[in-house]
Amino acid sequence: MNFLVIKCGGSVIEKLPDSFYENIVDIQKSGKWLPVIVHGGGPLISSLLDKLNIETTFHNGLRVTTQEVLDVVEFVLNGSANKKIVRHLFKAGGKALGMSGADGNLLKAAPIEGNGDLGLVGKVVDVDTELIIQLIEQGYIPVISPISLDEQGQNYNINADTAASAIAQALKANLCFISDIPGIWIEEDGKKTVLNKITQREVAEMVADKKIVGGMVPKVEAAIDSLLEDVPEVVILNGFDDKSLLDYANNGKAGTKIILDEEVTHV
Ligand SMILES: Nc1ncnc2c1ncn2[C@@H]1O[C@H](COP(=O)(O)OP(=O)(O)O)[C@@H](O)[C@H]1O
Ligand SMILES: CC(=O)N[C@@H](CCC(=O)OP(=O)(O)O)C(=O)O
Repeated sequence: MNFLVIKCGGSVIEKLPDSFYENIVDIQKSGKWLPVIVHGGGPLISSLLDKLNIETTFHNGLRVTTQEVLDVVEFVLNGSANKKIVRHLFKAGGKALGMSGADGNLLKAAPIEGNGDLGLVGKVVDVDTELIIQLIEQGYIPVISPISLDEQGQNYNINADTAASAIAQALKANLCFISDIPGIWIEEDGKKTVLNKITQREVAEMVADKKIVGGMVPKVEAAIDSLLEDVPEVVILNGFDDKSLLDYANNGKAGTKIILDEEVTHV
C-alpha cells in the first residue's frame, strides 16, 4: 500500500485554499496514494496563549510546555485545528476522521530525553498502524493531531513534524511537509534561492550555521530521521501553491527533496 503522510503546518492551516483539500480527496479517490493527514497549529496556539496572557518560548523550534501551556495546546490542536481540516475535507467530498494521538491509543508517547527545560514535550514511541489501516480501508482520511499519552496517561505536546515522521516511519509512507515557504532556501547577498534537493550533510551544516532556524529545525530533523528509518521520500511543499501537492502526487515534483548522503551518488 502506498501511504502518503501529508503534514499540514499551522503556518498554512488557516490559509489553505479549498482546492488543496479537493486535491487530497482526488488523490485518495485515484487510489494511487492512501493519504494520512497529520497537522500542527503553532501560530494558532501562540495567538491564543497571547490572548490569555500566558508567556510562551521556544527552544530549537520546540515550545517550552508547562501543564498550563499544554491545556491550551491541546485545546487548539484537538479542537479548532483538527476540526477545521475535517470540515474542509467534508466540503471537498471526502470522508475524514479527526483524532488525536491519544484517541484509541493511536500514538504512544514518552518524554524526550534531557527535556528538563522543555517540560511536557514528548516524542512518539509507538504507532498503532492497524488502526490507521482499518480507517483507510473504511474509506476515511485520518486527520491526526499529535497530542499523545504515555503509559501513565500523562499527555504530551509533540511537535507535529516529529509525529508525522513517526507515523511515516511506521507506515513506510512517503512524507510531505506542507508549509508556508516554497522549500528550503539559502540566502546570499539578500537573495533567497530555493533548493530543489538538500542532503543530510548540507542540512547539518545549515543548522549549525544558523541558516536553518526556528520551526524548520524540527522539520529537517524529522525528515532525516524518517529517511534513516526507510521512509522512501521526504519533501517540503508550498501550501500556497495549490498545485504543489497534486504535482508531487502525480509526478514526484517537489519544492525541496531531502536526501541521505549515500543517495547523492544515485541521483
Ligand atoms: N533555510 C530556511 N528555508 C526556508 N524556511 C526557513 C529556513 N529557516 C527557517 N525557516 C522558517 O521555517 C518556517 C517553517 O517552519 P514552521 O514555522 O514551523 O512552519 P509549519 O507551521 O508549516 O510547520 C518558515 O516560515 C521559515 O520562516
Ligand atoms: C513541542 C512543540 O513545539 N509542539 C508544537 C505543536 C504544534 C506544531 O508542531 O505546529 P506546527 O506544525 O505549526 O509547527 C507547538 O506547541 O507549537
